[in-house]
Amino acid sequence: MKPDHIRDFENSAVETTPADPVSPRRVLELFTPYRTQIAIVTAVITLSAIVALGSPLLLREMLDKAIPDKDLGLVSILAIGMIAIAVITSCLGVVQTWMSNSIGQKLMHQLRVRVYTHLQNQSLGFFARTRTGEVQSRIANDIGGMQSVVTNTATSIAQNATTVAATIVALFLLDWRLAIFSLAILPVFIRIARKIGNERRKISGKRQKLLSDLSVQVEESLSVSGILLGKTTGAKSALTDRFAERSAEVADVELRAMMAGKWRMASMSITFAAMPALVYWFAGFTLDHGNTITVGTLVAFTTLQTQLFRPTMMLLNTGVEVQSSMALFSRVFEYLDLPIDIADPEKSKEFDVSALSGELRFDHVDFSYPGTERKTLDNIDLTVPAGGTLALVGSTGSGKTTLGYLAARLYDPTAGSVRIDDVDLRDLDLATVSDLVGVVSQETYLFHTTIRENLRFAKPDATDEEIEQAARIAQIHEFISGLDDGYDTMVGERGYRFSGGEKQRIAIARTVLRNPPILVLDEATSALDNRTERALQDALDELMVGRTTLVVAHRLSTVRDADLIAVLDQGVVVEKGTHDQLVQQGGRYAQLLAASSSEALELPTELQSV
Ligand SMILES: Nc1ncnc2c1ncn2[C@@H]1O[C@H](COP(=O)(O)OP(=O)(O)OP(=O)(O)O)[C@@H](O)[C@H]1O
Repeated sequence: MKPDHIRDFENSAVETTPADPVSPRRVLELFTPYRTQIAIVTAVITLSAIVALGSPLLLREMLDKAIPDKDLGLVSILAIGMIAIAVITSCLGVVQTWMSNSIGQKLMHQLRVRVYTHLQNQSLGFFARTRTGEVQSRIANDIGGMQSVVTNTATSIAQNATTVAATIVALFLLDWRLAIFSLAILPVFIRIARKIGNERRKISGKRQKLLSDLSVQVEESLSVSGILLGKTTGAKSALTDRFAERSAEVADVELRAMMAGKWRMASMSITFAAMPALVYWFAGFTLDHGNTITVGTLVAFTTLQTQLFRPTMMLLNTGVEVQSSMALFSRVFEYLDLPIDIADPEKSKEFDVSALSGELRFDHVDFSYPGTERKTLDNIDLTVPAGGTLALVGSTGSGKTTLGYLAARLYDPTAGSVRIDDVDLRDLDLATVSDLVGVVSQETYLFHTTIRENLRFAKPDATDEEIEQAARIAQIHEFISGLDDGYDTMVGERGYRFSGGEKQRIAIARTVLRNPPILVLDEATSALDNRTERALQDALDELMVGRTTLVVAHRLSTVRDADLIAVLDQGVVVEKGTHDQLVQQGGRYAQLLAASSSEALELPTELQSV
C-alpha cells in the first residue's frame, strides 16, 4: 500500500486533484533564512502606516483652525506637512516593494531549483506515468503563482493589518462615539464581501484547473510527437473536438470569473458610499442630542474611514488569496515530498573502478513495472562474463529492453539482484552506476543546441579533439563535417533533422566519450539502408571492443558473434547458449532463425506461443 500522498500524486498526474493541505508552519519555515530582512520590511510598513495617519489629523487642523482663523502661516505648514507625508510614505513604499520582491524572488529561485533537482532524481518510472505538461506546469505556474503570494500577499497582509490597527486608534482619538458606530456597522459589510469573495474563489479554482488542462492538451497534441500521432492516426478531428470542448468551458468560466469580479467591485462601491453617509447621518443625529462634532473632525473621520475599509476589504481578499496560494504550496511540497524510489544507498560501497573486471550478473531477477501486477521479468538468471557479449532475442514485448533498464539501474528488480563484479547495483552510488554502465538506446534524445554541445553533454570537460575523435569512432565525423556549420550545426527540436541511424551514431559517440566498461545496446529495429547499416555496425563493433555488452539484438550477425544468447519469452529465459549450441538444440532459437529473414532477427508472432 502506497502512502496517501503518492497515490494522490499519481491521480493528480491524470486529473489534477487538489493536493493535501500543507501546514502553515512548513511554509513559514521557508522564510526563516530571511528573518532579518522580513523584520526590516515589517518595520518599514509599520512606519509608513503611522506616518500616513498624520494626514487626516492635519486635515482637521486645516478645516477647524487654519482656514477659519485665516492663519496663513499655519495653512502653509499644514499643506507642506500633507505633501511631506505623501512623499515619505511613497518612498517607504518603494523601499518596501524592492525588499519584499527580492526576498520573494530569492525564495522562488531556491524552490524552483529544489523541485527541479528533486525531479531529476526521480526514476524513469515516475516520468513514464506522469504527463510532461503536468511537470512543466508545476514548475512554471505553481512556483510562479507562489511568488505572488510571497511578495504581494505577504506584504499586503502586513501593510493592511498595520494600517487597520493604526487607523482604529486614530478613529478613537478623533471621536470615540463615531468610532464605535463605525466599527459596529463594519461586520455587515464584511459579511457581504465575504459571501461574494467565496463565490469568486470557487470560480477561480475551476478556472485554474481548466486553463492547466487546456495547456497540457496543447502541449501534448501540438508537439512533434503529438502532431505525428494526430496526423498518422487520423485523430485530428477528435483532438480538435476535444480542444474545442475545453476551450468553450474556459470561455464560460472566464465570463463567470469576470462577472464575479464585477459584483465584488459593485459591492465595494456601495460600501464606500454608504459608510460615510451613515457616519454623517449618525453625526447629525447625535448633534441633535447635544454632541459637538466639528466639521474638521467629521471630514478627517470619513477620510480615515476609507483608510480603514479599504485595507479591511483587502485583508479579506488576501485571506482568499492565501488559501489558494497555500494550495499552490501544497502542490509544490507534494512534489518535494515524493520519495525517490531509486536513490543513492545510505552507505555506498567503495568500488575501485580501476580494479573492475566488468562481469554483469542478473541473479534470479523478477521485475514488475510500478503499478502493475504482471511479472515483466521472471526469475532471470544470467551472467555476462567480463568483456563478453550477451545477446537478448525474443518477440516484441518479451522484456529485452526492460532487462537493459535494470542493468543501468533505471529500475530496481522486485526480487533478486543485478550485480557488477558481485556488487549489488543498489549498493553503489547512482553516479558510479552511470559511470560503469553506458546505454545506447534507439530513442536518442538530442537537445536543441549544437551537435558539439550535444556530444559534450556526455563529458562536459571534453576537448574539441576528443569530441571529434569520438565522432570518428562512431562513424559520424564525416557526416557532421559535411554539414554547413559542421559541429556547430543546431539540432532541431528533439533532433528531428537527423535520421534514426545518424542519431544512434551520435548516441554512440556520446558513449565513447563516457567510456563506460559495461554497455547496454538496443539495436535499431527499423530497416536502415545498407551504407548506414554498415556504418552503424562498424561503430557498434568499435564501441563493444573490450567492454561487457548486453545487446538487445535484432541483427543476425550480432547474435551469431555473441558469447551467450538468451531467448526471452514473456519475461522468461526459455533458452540460452551460444549460436551453435542453440542451433543444435533445435528449439525456439532454431525456429526463430529459420523464420527470420537473412539479416533481421525477429520472432514472428505466430511462433510466440510455440
Ligand atoms: N513503463 C511501463 N509500465 C508498464 N509496463 C511496461 C512499461 N514499459 C514496458 N512495459 C511492458 O513490459 C513488457 C516488456 O517490454 P520491453 O520494452 O522490455 O519489451 P522488448 O522485448 O524490449 O520489446 P521490443 O522488442 O518491442 O522493444 C511489455 O509488455 C511492455 O508493455
